[in-house]
Amino acid sequence: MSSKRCTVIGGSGFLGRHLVERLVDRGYTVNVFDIRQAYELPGVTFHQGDLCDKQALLVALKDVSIVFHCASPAPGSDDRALFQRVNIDGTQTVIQACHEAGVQKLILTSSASVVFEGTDIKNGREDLPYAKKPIDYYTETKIQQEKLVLEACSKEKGFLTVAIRPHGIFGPRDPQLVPILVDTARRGKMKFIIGDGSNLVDFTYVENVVHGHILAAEHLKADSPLCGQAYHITNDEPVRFWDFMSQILVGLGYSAPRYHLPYTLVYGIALLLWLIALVLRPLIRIKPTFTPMRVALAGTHHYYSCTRAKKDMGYQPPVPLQEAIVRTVESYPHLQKGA
Ligand SMILES: NC(=O)C1=CN([C@@H]2O[C@H](COP(=O)(O)OP(=O)(O)OC[C@H]3O[C@@H](n4cnc5c(N)ncnc54)[C@H](OP(=O)(O)O)[C@@H]3O)[C@@H](O)[C@H]2O)C=CC1
Ligand SMILES: CC(C)=CCC[C@@H](C)[C@H]1CC[C@H]2C3=C(CC[C@]12C)[C@@]1(C)CCC(=O)C[C@@H]1CC3
Repeated sequence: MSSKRCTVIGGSGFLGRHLVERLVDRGYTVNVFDIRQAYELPGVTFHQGDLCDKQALLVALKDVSIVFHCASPAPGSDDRALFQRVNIDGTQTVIQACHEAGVQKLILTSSASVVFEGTDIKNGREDLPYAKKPIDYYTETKIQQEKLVLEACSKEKGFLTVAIRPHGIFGPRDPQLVPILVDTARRGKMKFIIGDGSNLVDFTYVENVVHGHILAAEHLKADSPLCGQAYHITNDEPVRFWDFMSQILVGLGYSAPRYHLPYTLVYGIALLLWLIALVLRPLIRIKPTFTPMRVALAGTHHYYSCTRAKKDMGYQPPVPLQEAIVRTVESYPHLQKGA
């Protein structure tokens, strides 16, 4: 079996598609397994299906040595059952299918948020404990998912696993960060800075995240330190959350936020709105812009050390932050003010 045959589960998504494109450039033969087919690419075979369906997965894993698992429901969803079914039960199914198909390596896209509880993290390393009170269902199930994948690593069985923990992925075609930001600005709600605006955060350019995944796949061997480990992959250039947001906004022709609001006040309001939405859910579905999770992300420090990835797999982010911001802004001409 060729070591360059792989399947990308979630390969139609934002990160997955960038990963597929890079793998093809590097001479890999790529299968995509996804619930939807979003594009066509020469040399890539698409398999449409739900990752909870083992029989469908087995077809996409035939004769493959590496599996990248980067499928997940969108973090903004509040559907607990969906997160449980896809991130936990589905990941168990992925592991079983890998065993049955004779796959040798599984690279999971986890998230640095598995250790985030809504309070400051400065230069956090991978040995921080998992969040005891995960901030939402997404994080809760990403923790369980990561544990399942790392515990499945077995040199004896010839099945090696590793988890990549990116943070704040952004770049061309991202359906979350820039579109949410622009939508908020267009509704006139991007006027306020939560807290004093000095909180540092990692935002990671999508190509750097892809680079981390491919390095992990290529360095994952029975005698390497990567087996069963998690790795932070970031741009390694923490930036003030509000400076980053302002640069994107100004680049697209919108005004940067100027007025400060106290963090505890905004967090309290977000919590109240979340509770009201929960109580009213049987009658009406409300999706507030200011969720407690978003306020915590916008108002605390959360940046992570990638020393372990540098040491074990020679990781260095290929695209620096400023260059990444320019490329991202240029990729959204349709979101420019007045477009
Ligand atoms: N974006 C970010 O900032 C970060 C992302 N991550 C992780 O990176 C990974 C990729 O994220 P991202 O690219 O942003 O997400 P996307 O939503 O863009 O991509 C995920 C893909 O998986 C598909 N999918 C969802 N459920 C299933 C299923 N049951 N079976 C098969 N395919 C399915 C989605 O389809 P559909 O769109 O139809 O649901 C989508 O095509 C995720 O695991 C996420 O947790 C980690 C840290 C930060
Ligand atoms: C670093 C990291 C994990 C980023 C993830 C991306 C999203 C969570 C952000 C993308 C746009 C952001 C945003 C807000 C919070 C965080 C995001 C959703 C606000 C809701 C924060 C409060 C505001 O004043 C409006 C912001 C709109 C954009």
